[in-house]
Amino acid sequence: MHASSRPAVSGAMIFYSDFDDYTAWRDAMQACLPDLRVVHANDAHDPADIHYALIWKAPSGFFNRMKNLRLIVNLGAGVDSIVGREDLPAEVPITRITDPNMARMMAGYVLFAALRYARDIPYFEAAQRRGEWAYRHPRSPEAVRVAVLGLGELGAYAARELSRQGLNVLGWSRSPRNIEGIECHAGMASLDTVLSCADILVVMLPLTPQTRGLLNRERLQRLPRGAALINVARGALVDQAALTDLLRSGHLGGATLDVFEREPLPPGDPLWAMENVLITPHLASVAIPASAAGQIADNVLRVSQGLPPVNRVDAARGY
Ligand SMILES: O=CC(=O)O
Repeated sequence: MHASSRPAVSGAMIFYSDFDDYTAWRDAMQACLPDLRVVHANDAHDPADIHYALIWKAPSGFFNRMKNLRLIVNLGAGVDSIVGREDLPAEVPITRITDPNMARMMAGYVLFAALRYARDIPYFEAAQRRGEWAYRHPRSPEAVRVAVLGLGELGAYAARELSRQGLNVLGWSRSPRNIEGIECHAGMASLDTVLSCADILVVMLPLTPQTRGLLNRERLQRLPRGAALINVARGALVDQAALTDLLRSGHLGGATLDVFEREPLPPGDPLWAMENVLITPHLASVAIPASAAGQIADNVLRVSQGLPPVNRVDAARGY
């Protein structure tokens, strides 16, 4: 089914996000479904009229009185902030965005961060601050081992892009994956081995009860001395205090962090002042209205015709 067939859509869509642009999403949705009414959660509306929710981190109790809700769309790739909620209406399907453009945006960030380490750019940045012409012979890309933890849509895309650069890429995931050009490992038994050979570790796992705190002190210590860590997934996957200690002691050479245990990262957190840490405010990849609205519109049409939506989240599995 495609949105352009435009059967009538019942009810309205409610929008909530502190980070995404409401008018851009409303316009993108209405470009696909001109008869869809879209309301911002802060604007006057009748909860019984809401059939679809397009949300990112909506406050608790958000769904109260939405008796006719049929679809919840998580405005992002990671669903950890929604699947564990206790105020979710039973039976209402939750979907997430799986958008190649979002995967490409994420891969761009990961490539930038990994190549920055592979090409020793932090070393040259520091030398420049000292006004020093500090020649260091470049390593060949295949001499640099990059381990990508998490080979879902975003992780697999990033792993392929890293491999296209000639880097020596290993992948690790919970269940076995097969990706051309990538040495794929699966299951807890192989995690330590993967960690122990990673010059650069890229964290792209979903946050679930199984993965929370996965990169604890002991596992971080398995990384070779001087390794760099890139976390574009969720802060709670990594023991941040241990990470900070290991960056301070020099066991870890550097970190590029887009996500943190607490966001925003509190002022005064030691990570802010560390020369070997690059911090960005959780934006490695964001949902893009023009490219994701079509799949959301298709799901709106599907559920309004009694069909199951695609890209449904498995709440029990957590992603
Ligand atoms: O963190 C962002 C997302 O999950 O989309």
